[in-house]
Parts: sequence; C-alpha cells; structure tokens
Amino acid sequence: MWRRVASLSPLVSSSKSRILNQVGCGLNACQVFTTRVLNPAEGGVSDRRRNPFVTFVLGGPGSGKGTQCTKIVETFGLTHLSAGDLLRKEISSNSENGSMILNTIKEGKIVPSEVTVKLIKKAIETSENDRFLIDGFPRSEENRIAYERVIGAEPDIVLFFDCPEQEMVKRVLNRNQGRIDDNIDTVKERLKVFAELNLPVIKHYSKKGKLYKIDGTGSEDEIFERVRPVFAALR
Ligand SMILES: Nc1ncnc2c1ncn2[C@@H]1O[C@H](COP(=O)(O)OP(=O)(O)OP(=O)(O)O)[C@@H](O)[C@H]1O
Ligand SMILES: Nc1ccn([C@@H]2O[C@H](COP(=O)(O)O)[C@@H](O)[C@H]2O)c(=O)n1
Ligand SMILES: [Mg+2]
Repeated sequence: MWRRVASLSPLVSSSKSRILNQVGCGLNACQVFTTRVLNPAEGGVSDRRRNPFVTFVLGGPGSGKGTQCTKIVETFGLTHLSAGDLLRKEISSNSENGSMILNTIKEGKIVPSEVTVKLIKKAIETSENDRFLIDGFPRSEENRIAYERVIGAEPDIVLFFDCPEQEMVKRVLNRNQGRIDDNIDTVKERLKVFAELNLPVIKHYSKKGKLYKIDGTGSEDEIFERVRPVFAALR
C-alpha cells in the first residue's frame, strides 16, 4: 500500500495561461492529505478494493492527461482508467446509453454523472490493482459529488495539467486518432465546458491541499519529469 501522507517541495509551474488566472487559488499546494470518507450506506467500492489509492488527472482537452498517464503507468505501475475511454467503450458495445453518450461527446458536453461513476466503480472493483489514475474525471462539481457519494471516498491526490488554450487546440486538431470530438467546433465547446464546470473542481481540490499543478507545456518527457517527484515521494 502506498503512503497516504507525504510532504513534497513545491512543484508549481510558472505558466501564465488564462486558466491559471481564472483559477487564481494559490495552487502551491504540495501536501497529500488523508481524507477518507467511507460511506457504508452507499456500499462504497467492494470489500476487496475498499480503500484504493486514487489520483484524479485533470486538465483541458489536449492538455496531455492521457499521454502522461501512460508514462506514470510505465514507471509507477498504477492502473489508468480514462473516463472518456470507458464512455467510448459503452458506445462501441451498443449499450443502452450508447447513443446518448455519442451525442453528448459530439457536442462536447458532459454525460450524466450516474452513468460515468457506475463505469468507474465497476472498473475499480474488477481490477486486481489498488492504485488508480482516473483520467478526465471529475469534469464537474456534479461528477465530483456523485463520485464521493457512490465510491464513499475522496481522491488521495489530484494532478492538473495546466496548458495554454492555443496549445491545447493545436494538439487536439493534430491528434489524428479518429476521435469524433477532435474538430474545431467541439473543441471550442469543450474549452467552454472546462472553464465553466471543471475549473471549480480544480479549485475545490486546491483548497483541500490535494492539488498538484503541473506545467503542461514543453516536451512529453519534460512534463513527465515534473510529474515524477509526485509519485516518487509516495513509494
Ligand atoms: N507535450 C506535448 N507536446 C506535444 N504534443 C503532445 C504533448 N503531450 C501530448 N501531446 C499530443 O497531444 C495530443 C493530445 O494529448 P492527450 O491525448 O494526452 O491529451 P488529453 O489531455 O488526454 O486530451 P483529451 O481530454 O482530449 O482526451 C495527442 O496527440 C498527444 O500525442
Ligand atoms: N467525466 C467525463 C469524462 C468525459 N466525458 C465525455 O467524454 C468526452 C471525451 O473525454 P476525454 O477525457 O477522453 O477527453 C468529453 O468531452 C465528454 O463529452 C464526460 O462526459 N464525463
Ligand atoms: Mg485523453
């Protein structure tokens, strides 16, 4: 089991993006706190995986969440759960929510929390691992509250990849992975949704001292060297 309390030196970036100004909430937080809110009435996660170590990975569209998660998995062995990937799997498996999810993703909006939280809960419960990166979740306060109620715990830490909008748009439009939402109209909407609904979540975790803000500019390797100390300190 990983340590849940650690003291780290500041890792805050010096990026001056618009997002940083909007958050404006003293993101120098570098301590990991132990706040477990188990809620037996809701069931929480199953007994076997009752107390997993959870990192939420946040950032705007194209900020590099998935790319950095892959590197964290390779180096530190956490299991990567991408909320977007779980939702896309639902579409391709023709589940009852498939067409609703498809339309929501096309529009750059947020799928109802009950759907996404259920998929995350199942993925945690069926995993052999007890350490998770939950990528692209929570996207809104509604997502966050639903997760904490259903899973019965807060995340241990939260990573936020801070990247200028112009760079995020460039990366998304060059991604070339056939994603239905990688077009300029959807990206514009996703940026709006990020600013309106996701920044409040980031602010919430900053206030709780759980946030690690990482400068998301530079090469993939340069960014990973900013991420590495966060997990190295927990081993
Ligand atoms: N540091 C980087 N410099 C240049 N390109 C990058 C960098 N990091 C990631 N990319 C590329 O940018 C694109 C978006 O990266 P990624 O998929 O990791 O972002 P994301 O935050 O997961 O986005 P989304 O929220 O849309 O899923 C990918 O094509 C990836 O290869
Ligand atoms: N918590 C979430 C996560 C994602 N979505 C929808 O999926 C789209 C793609 O997500 P990525 O993380 O892969 O970028 C996103 O724009 C949302 O439409 C969601 O609803 N809730
Ligand atoms: Mg992604």
